[in-house]
Amino acid sequence: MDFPRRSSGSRSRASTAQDTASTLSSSLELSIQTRIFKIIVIGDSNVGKTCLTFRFTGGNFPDKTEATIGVDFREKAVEIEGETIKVQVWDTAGQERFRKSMVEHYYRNVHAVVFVYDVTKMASFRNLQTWIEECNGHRVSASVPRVLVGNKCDLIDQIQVPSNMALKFADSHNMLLFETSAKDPKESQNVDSIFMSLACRLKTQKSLLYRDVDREEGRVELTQQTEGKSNCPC
Ligand SMILES: Nc1nc2c(ncn2[C@@H]2O[C@H](COP(=O)(O)OP(=O)(O)OP(=O)(O)O)[C@@H](O)[C@H]2O)c(=O)[nH]1
Repeated sequence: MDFPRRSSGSRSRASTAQDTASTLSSSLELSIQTRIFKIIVIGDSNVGKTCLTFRFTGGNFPDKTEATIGVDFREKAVEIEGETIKVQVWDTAGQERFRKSMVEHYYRNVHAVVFVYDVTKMASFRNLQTWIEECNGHRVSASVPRVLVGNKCDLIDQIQVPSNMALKFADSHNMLLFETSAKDPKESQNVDSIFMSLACRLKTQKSLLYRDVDREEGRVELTQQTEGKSNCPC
């Protein structure tokens, strides 16, 4: 008489274990699907940070922009080697008065940094050193990839920053240089390459899994993957 009950109990335990395994497996899949790379875009006011992030995430150039206050987030899901990754772009304020209270948040858990200058404004190029120092001052690890972007290349007859000078600076800081234009639709692919090159690098090198619990504060590190051979298209 007891046997069927034990048997029934045992089936129930097995099924609970199966349910748990399947829940764990689907939440792990969910975590992998929602892996997020946080990329911050830094530089002087008016260099085109907002326009570059619009071009990458929305594929267009905004008719009108206003000075960013604090931070604006834009996200784009990209597929790399069969994995869907959310590239979360933090468009930061260039004006000191609009960034003061936010700076700590910009750099927290950052995965990659994009430094932007305006090729028609030498001052924005000279100020890069200050932006790099700010970044270093916020304990951003040297292993966090950084790239340099010279924007507004469509204004050909107003260029003040020669390519060789920018290249030398990029090399000395171990950064790739992209010279581009958020405005020129023909440059759209080049703008995409800025963020895609970082996403590819992060996917193969950083290899941390995050759960999309709380975008800003509550990132939960789940596990670490081993580095594999990349066949990343970038
Ligand atoms: N010609 C040209 N103008 C651009 C380009 N990118 C941005 N602009 C213009 O430059 C101005 C500033 O662009 P934003 O993207 O708002 O600059 P920002 O760096 O985000 O400025 P803050 O929010 O103050 O830090 C706007 O008038 C844009 O239309 C570009 O590639 N070419």
